[in-house]
Amino acid sequence: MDDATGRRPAPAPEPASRAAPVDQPSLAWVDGAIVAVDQRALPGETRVLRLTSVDQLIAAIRSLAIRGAPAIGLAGALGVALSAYRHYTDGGWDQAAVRADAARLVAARPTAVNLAWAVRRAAGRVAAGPDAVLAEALAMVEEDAATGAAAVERACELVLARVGARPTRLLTHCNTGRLATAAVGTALGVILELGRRGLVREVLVGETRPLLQGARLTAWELGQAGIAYRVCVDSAAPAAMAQGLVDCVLVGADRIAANGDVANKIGTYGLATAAARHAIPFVVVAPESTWDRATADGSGIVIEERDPAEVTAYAGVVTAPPGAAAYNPAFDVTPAELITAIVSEDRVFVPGDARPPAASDPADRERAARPAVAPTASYQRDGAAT
Ligand SMILES: CSC[C@H]1O[C@H](OP(=O)(O)O)[C@H](O)[C@@H]1O
Repeated sequence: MDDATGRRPAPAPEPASRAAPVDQPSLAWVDGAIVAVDQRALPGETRVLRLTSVDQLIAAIRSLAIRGAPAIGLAGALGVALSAYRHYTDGGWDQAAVRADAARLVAARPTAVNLAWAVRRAAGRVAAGPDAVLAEALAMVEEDAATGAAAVERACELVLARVGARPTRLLTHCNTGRLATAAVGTALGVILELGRRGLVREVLVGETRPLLQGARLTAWELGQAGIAYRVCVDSAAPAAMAQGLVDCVLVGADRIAANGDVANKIGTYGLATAAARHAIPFVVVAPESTWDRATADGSGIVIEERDPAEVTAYAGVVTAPPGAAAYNPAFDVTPAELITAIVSEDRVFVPGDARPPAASDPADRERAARPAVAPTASYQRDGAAT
């Protein structure tokens, strides 16, 4: 995608990278740079990237080196701070350049509303200078950790109420743990907490084609926690439900429309359909910042289309015939009526029980003022959604 001036940006210089301890935070601000776990390298290698430019950060978000709706939001906010310090010199302060960088960060991945919300919140402090922008971004990192813990607690209560306080068989999709957030995770955070209480009999982990966030990342986090799990191909999940192997499905979200329709990793809609068929609770866990009340329902959510090569090859091995075309949406939309409950740090939203929660904070009011976005995004070969 060309930048704000219409020029195609020069490729970002490769960021520095180094090995890191297993419990390395997914994201941090260290000595004027963003230090992030490179999620593409897991589980084989725990490697961190040191990102010093907005271009490097955009490349990391688009390649899913940094991924997970809350995590990319926090990365975007820290990216505004990177830009602010870059454009703050003794000679003056180019706020317009920072705002242009913020717009490029928002466009890096279109579906997760957390990215747009967090970048806009950080950019709202630009006039106060780089230190204020960084302080706002770091405040969001702290808030994510606190809200994550509150949502996990609330969701544990709901799951135990639904399935009983006994060791439970859970199914989850993609990765929604500490790697995808600042600290606690969302759906996987719930699973890890239930595991700490001895209430997980087994977790079925959908591998999550094509980038295998489940098989690579969720399995890695569950293994570290000593929780029993099995990886399964995505298409085996409905059969597992039919076999009685699943008591509850727990997933995250990238954007929740005002009526409770949920955009999440591709494959989520099929899981919800199968769960409804087998009367299995289907629970979404996501922070309030994932709600987008400016978008009335799922038809207004932009679905990121990614490179077909992610489907026709893996890890450099071509699996489809040369030139094969592929359909590669990164997300799908699950209608609210298929969802048992959506749990955040503030509330449990049960579709059909009540009107969507009213916009309660400035971010919601700001979003409510924006027109809904186009319902789809088309894919360009350079990895940019248009
Ligand atoms: C708490 S992560 C939320 C959400 O983000 C993931 O998408 P991606 O791996 O493409 O960044 C996935 O949809 C998770 O459920």
